[in-house]
Amino acid sequence: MNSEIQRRHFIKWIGMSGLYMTLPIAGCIRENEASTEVDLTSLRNVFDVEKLSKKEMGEDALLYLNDGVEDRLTLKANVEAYKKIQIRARRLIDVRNVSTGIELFGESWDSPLILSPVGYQQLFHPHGEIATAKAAAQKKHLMMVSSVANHSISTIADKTQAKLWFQLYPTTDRKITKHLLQQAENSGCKVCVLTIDHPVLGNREVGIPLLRKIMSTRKLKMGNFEGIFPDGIMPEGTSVIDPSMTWDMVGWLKENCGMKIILKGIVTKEDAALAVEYGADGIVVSNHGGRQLESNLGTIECLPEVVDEIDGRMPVMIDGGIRRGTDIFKALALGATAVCIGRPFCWGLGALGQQGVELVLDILMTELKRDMQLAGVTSIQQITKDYVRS
Ligand SMILES: Cc1cc2nc3c(=O)[nH]c(=O)nc-3n(C[C@H](O)[C@H](O)[C@H](O)COP(=O)(O)O)c2cc1C
Ligand SMILES: CC(C)CC(=O)C(=O)O
Repeated sequence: MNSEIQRRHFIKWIGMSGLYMTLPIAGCIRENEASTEVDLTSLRNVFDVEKLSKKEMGEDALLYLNDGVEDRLTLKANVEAYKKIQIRARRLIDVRNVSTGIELFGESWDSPLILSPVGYQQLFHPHGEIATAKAAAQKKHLMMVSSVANHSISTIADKTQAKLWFQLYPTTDRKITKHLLQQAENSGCKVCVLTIDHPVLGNREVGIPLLRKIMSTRKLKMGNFEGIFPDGIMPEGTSVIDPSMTWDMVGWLKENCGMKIILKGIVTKEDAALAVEYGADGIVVSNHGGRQLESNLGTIECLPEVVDEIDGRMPVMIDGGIRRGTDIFKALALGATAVCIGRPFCWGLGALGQQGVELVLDILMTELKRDMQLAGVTSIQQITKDYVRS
């Protein structure tokens, strides 16, 4: 696709996406999600889907999606760290029947793969979070809905069958925070994922100026805030980023909502211990996909110390850099209860809408299942640290 067509796609997508919130969705570039020109069998892995997303998405949206901070050291570490771990396979095991099911907070899930919270998904496709949630429901994966989603969690819950957890950026005004929590609970959400790696915005030299440009010229609506501010746009002086937040927030959340509280962004055993002390119910080992602090370890390198500290007292999830079934396998082997992906499902969304998200989920689950068979395990519970060497 040449750059002129790309530019037109971008403008059309932005125009139809609700960033201009009064414009109808009808007439968006892809009425039925799938591009007839794409042979789906040519998309063999998430990198093929990423390549397609580069053709289909506008340049600005791509930069926002794929951006990291400064010299991209954390971003690269997340991906590279998986390559330093090898799998130890066992032989002569009947692997005709493989189960990928797990349990989380007493509920059974068909898959250990979860969709991480990603904001502003209408930048990537006009149907945004609705397309993602439909795909998650269709393929039976849990989806975490961002505070800064373009569609509110209540709209997503109304329009789809997806199982949703709510990711909270608490905002600087606790009245607004309470409204967000109520909205999530009223939508049937049982878990609140508090993001704690975001006291200030990371130094995203490319993506954030672009986002600001888009926000200032097009009014980027945040669906969850529509119930508070008529057009979903926060007034000057209120921010989703609260640099004053401390560990007391866990107790405050417990007093102000009935949801379980998961902390997303823990990368050390010290903070894992504090998570227990302050009463959190779960952890996501995360560095925000390399979009916050530079020079972090890859998240998979942080996982063992967190898992050791937690010692089975709560679920420990992980995200950052997961691109293959073998990455999922390695994270599970090192003690993750479940794993989450961000950019890969957005590449699917940008490339092919709902169908693209489904494709990415299918690719990763097919890889995981085959990797389990090749390694000689038939259930997620059997994948222990004996199956990896780093
Ligand atoms: C475009 C984009 C937007 C994101 N928005 C949010 C967000 O609103 N809230 C949040 O907690 N994390 C957000 N994240 C971080 C993801 O939840 C996740 O931690 C990260 O993408 C995982 O790394 P991966 O992209 O390598 O899979 C965002 C990530 C991306 C790429
Ligand atoms: C800028 C934030 C509000 C959204 C986010 O978390 C991200 O872009 O990584």
